[in-house]
Amino acid sequence: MIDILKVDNISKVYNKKVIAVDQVSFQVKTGEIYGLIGPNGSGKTTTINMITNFSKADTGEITINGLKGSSLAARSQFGYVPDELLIPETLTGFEYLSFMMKMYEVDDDYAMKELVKIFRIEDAMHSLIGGYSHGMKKKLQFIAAILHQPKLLILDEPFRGLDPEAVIIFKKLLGHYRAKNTAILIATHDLLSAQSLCDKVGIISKAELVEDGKIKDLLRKYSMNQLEDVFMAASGLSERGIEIDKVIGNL
Ligand SMILES: Nc1ncnc2c1ncn2[C@@H]1O[C@H](COP(=O)(O)OP(=O)(O)OP(=O)(O)O)[C@@H](O)[C@H]1O
Repeated sequence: MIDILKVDNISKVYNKKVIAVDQVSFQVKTGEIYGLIGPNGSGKTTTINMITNFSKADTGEITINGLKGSSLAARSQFGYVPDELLIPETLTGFEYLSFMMKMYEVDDDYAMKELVKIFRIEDAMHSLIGGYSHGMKKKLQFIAAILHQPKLLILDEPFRGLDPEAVIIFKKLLGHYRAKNTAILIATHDLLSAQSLCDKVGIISKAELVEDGKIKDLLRKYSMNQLEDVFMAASGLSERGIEIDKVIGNL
């Protein structure tokens, strides 16, 4: 297994005062699903934005499949499904996917046609994206992200807004692409899914990566059975959890 994504000591400060990401380093290898988990505002999306080059890191280096993260060549190495779905609402789903195929120079439309059917959005393919639900847009963006068979797949909150069948299909597809040696990075608050799906997790708390490792090793380290409990302990939230239980008990 080789490192497809290498994140080395990246930092980001907003407006010279908000430290959003502080010297974060981790790697995602071929055939590995890496979950980036952390409380609201801990720095997950900022980290992903630096990897996808939407935002420039103040310090550190990012390498994607051996290429400098900020290079144009690195862009074709990954597929990205953001949480905030920024897709052109004035195109139809078919026009959007056809455009993405042209952009990535993909000639074979088999995957596009079959995934549209699997996700049950074929009836909407000739309607404007502006009329799609959040889940339909996410399905469309997922298809667009994997059309060119990227080495690295990056998903920010992939399961949010999806119906249960779509979540099951997403997970199957992620397992399929992992088996085909794709490196997969997921940022999620869904810790049950992260525990069942990911090989490794990074726990980010207050801009710092406080844990990074295989889930089974982290469960052993904290003597816990659930990733949720490791997350609470590593993020320094366990005591607060006890306080919250007390408050709820008194309601
Ligand atoms: N464009 C911005 N300008 C100023 N501050 C920002 C900006 N984007 C994010 N931040 C701040 O950076 C910190 C990290 O935010 P980020 O969105 O990366 O967190 P997150 O872990 O993705 O949160 P969530 O789980 O709520 O999506 C927060 O304090 C946030 O307020």
